[in-house]
Amino acid sequence: MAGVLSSSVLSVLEKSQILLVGAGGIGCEVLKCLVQSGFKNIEVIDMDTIDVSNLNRQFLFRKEHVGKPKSEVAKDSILQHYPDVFIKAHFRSIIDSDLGVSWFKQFALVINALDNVAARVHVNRMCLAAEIPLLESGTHGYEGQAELIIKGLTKCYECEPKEKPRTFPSCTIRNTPSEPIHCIVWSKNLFNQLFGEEDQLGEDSVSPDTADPEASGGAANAALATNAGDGLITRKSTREWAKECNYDPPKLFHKFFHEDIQYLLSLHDLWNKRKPPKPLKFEDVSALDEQVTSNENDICLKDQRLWSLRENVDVFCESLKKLREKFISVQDTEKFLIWDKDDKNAMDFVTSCSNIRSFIFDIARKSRYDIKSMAGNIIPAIATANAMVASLVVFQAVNVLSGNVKACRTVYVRREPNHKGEILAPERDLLPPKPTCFICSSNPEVTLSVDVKKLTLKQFDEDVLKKSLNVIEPEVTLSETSKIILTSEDEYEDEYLNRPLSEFGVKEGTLVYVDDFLQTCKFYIKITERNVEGEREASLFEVIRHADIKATQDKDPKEAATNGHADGELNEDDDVVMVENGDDNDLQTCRKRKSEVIDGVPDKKVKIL
Ligand SMILES: Nc1ncnc2c1ncn2[C@@H]1O[C@H](COP(=O)(O)OP(=O)(O)OP(=O)(O)O)[C@@H](O)[C@H]1O
Ligand SMILES: [Zn+2]
Repeated sequence: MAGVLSSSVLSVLEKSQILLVGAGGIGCEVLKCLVQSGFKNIEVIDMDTIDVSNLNRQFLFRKEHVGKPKSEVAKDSILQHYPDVFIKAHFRSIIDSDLGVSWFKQFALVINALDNVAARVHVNRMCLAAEIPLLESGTHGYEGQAELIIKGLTKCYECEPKEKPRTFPSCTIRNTPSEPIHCIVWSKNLFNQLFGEEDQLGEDSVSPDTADPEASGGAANAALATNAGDGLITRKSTREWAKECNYDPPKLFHKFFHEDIQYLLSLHDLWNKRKPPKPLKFEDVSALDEQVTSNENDICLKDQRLWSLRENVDVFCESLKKLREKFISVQDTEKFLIWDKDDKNAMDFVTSCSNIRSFIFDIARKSRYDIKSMAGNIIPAIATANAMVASLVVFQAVNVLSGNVKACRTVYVRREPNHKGEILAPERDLLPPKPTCFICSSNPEVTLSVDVKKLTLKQFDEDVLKKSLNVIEPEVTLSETSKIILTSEDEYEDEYLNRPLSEFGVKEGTLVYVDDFLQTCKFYIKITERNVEGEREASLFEVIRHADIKATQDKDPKEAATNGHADGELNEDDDVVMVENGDDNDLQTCRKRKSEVIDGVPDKKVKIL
């Protein structure tokens, strides 16, 4: 960089201590660019080891490194080429509680090259508390972005609401699928129902939903009564029943693709405005089989072409047998199987079940390749997008440390040029903090709409504070009485934790003060009461961040067009990024029903914007 950067800037870069969080796709690129730009004092932290699937783009890693810590191998690879650089590697999580604000304060700048919201949120709060500039980066397929976060000067990572993962009403999945993804979600549920961790899904997550509000007027119960005698609707657990019939493929086929569909047909109201499904008999498959004729299919790999009905049924039988064997073999150890898109049999099972269900509901069938990416929620990681974002980040790092913060901008990497012909589209200015942000504003507050008679202190701690608000070590005080009802330092009896909030005096209008010691983040939660009588547990509470409300009101539609940023929002989890709308009809009629998240335990692999 000598000759490009002045010697005074170079000397600043040399002395500045940088923290790089994440040594994956973007992190490897950032580390290389930092060193090549003249940075000489870097700490890199990553909690993961190298996987074979990282090798195609995480170029600091080779086959022989598989299984070794990313941070350490990244350091060693760089040192081979640049021995005079000082790099310290940490093989651990950035969320570890001994890495407090004072630890962060030793750095001149932090760079995030992460792949999940929880870690990003944490580093955001730590950098705000330590008053250190943070460069946040992310890619999502061919797109990406790099942005600078400085307390009081720019938006923080949490100023904008995160996009929620795409969910589907349970009755759409169980009763009235209309898109391939509905059948894919159903098939993954079926896998879990048969082989997964018990109680992960409520029983019947794949069976017809008798409480579907659309099948009104007691039609469902009437149908249930009519069919019960035939044994069509079993009240036994699906797993128990499948075990009893030794996972016999024709028997399972008959239940899921004939009996259950016949039952659905008997819910006449469901089919007033929809095409009814056609129950399928195992023995009829060969007669119904169709040749897949398109030329395109002839030349494709088996993964990429559409399978005929017969092929799907054969794969169903074969994968079911293999999964049964594997399931039996793990009974003494793990006891259940975990769905994994990279497991051949699990993926074959989901592909075939999904296509058979699609055939029954007259929905377009998909190739195994397409189903894999939809079921795994995969957006491929693109090495060039990572490289572009990494170089933008390091460019901004140089600007920040050389005192040229005003030259920094959030820059979006676009797949197509925008109307100005830009692939790299910068914002016009640094984006100022949002006054409504519950993290970086001067009046940090969120609203919690909650059934205080039902939500227990334990649920408040785990679901509201830790899962929804990403707090790590909270102390909770009721403002009115200054009574501390929870601290992370104390151990509590279950009897105490299982009491509903109302028993602690929480009611409409209560202001709850939350102080997180690790993140040194403090905010108020304003309680508004909701009564969830008759509703499911999932809706015991709703967190309303002021930013959520404002963002939907304020959103400048031109912003996305100018920047080409997919939607200007961030995903709840990198791994779940489908954002299309569901079937409006179903959403309305099923509004009160439980929703199915695409995948309860998100698969890996998707980057964030
Ligand atoms: N809390 C955390 N502390 C430290 N490192 C983290 C933390 N969370 C995520 N990371 C690291 O951030 C990196 C993100 O890199 P990347 O997005 O390329 O993911 P990956 O797991 O390497 O690749 P892929 O998900 O595409 O298989 C990963 O190496 C991951 O281990
Ligand atoms: Zn903010």
